[in-house]
Amino acid sequence: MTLILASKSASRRAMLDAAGVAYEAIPADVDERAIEAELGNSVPAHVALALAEAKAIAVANTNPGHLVLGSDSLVSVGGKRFDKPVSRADAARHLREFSGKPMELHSGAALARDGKVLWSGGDLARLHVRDLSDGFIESYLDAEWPQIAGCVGCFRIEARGVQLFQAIEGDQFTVLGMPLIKVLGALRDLGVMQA
Ligand SMILES: Nc1nc2c(ncn2[C@H]2C[C@H](O)[C@@H](COP(=O)(O)OP(=O)(O)OP(=O)(O)O)O2)c(=O)[nH]1
Repeated sequence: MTLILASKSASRRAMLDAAGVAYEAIPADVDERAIEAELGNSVPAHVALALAEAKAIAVANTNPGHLVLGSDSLVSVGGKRFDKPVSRADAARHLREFSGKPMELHSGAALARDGKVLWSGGDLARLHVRDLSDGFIESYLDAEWPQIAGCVGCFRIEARGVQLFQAIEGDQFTVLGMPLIKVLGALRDLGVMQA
């Protein structure tokens, strides 16, 4: 049976396409804010994993017998979590808060079938945001809004997002939105992909 990707994310689809993974994409209908509220002050890595598992379980519940992959990414700067920007002004506010600080990008993934999580895993990337002038922020948003509206951290690393950083530590796929290398390992372990 074909793997299902429980996601509307173009970045996640692009990663699986490039890696040669066959899948069908079915967005997960989960209330991420409600799940985050239930988790309270859980550490960001745990929240990303929990959201990835919730997405995988939600789609597995309506697709019996299918293996379902869910994923989630969130950003933490100065101990504060940031979701995707809801407007250009929101993105500008985020970028001003990120300026000059280290950004932690937590990305989690989970595989589920028939209501059971069979695997989950996560990864952390650290992106060091350089000092961002107000003038740079506005010109960056002139070029990148609304394309970054669906991107946690207000950036597309493969586009002008790279201009935000003076250094990046971590796996490129984690930065793009999913710990792909760990996901591929799990798919091989589960016999979905050739070992
Ligand atoms: N193109 C691009 N997208 C990125 C980058 N970094 C993060 N993202 C995207 C991947 C995800 O679509 C999004 C993270 O938000 P979420 O984890 O909430 O996923 P989203 O709601 O987009 O989709 P999903 O919940 O999987 O249906 O940010 C990047 O550097 N480039």
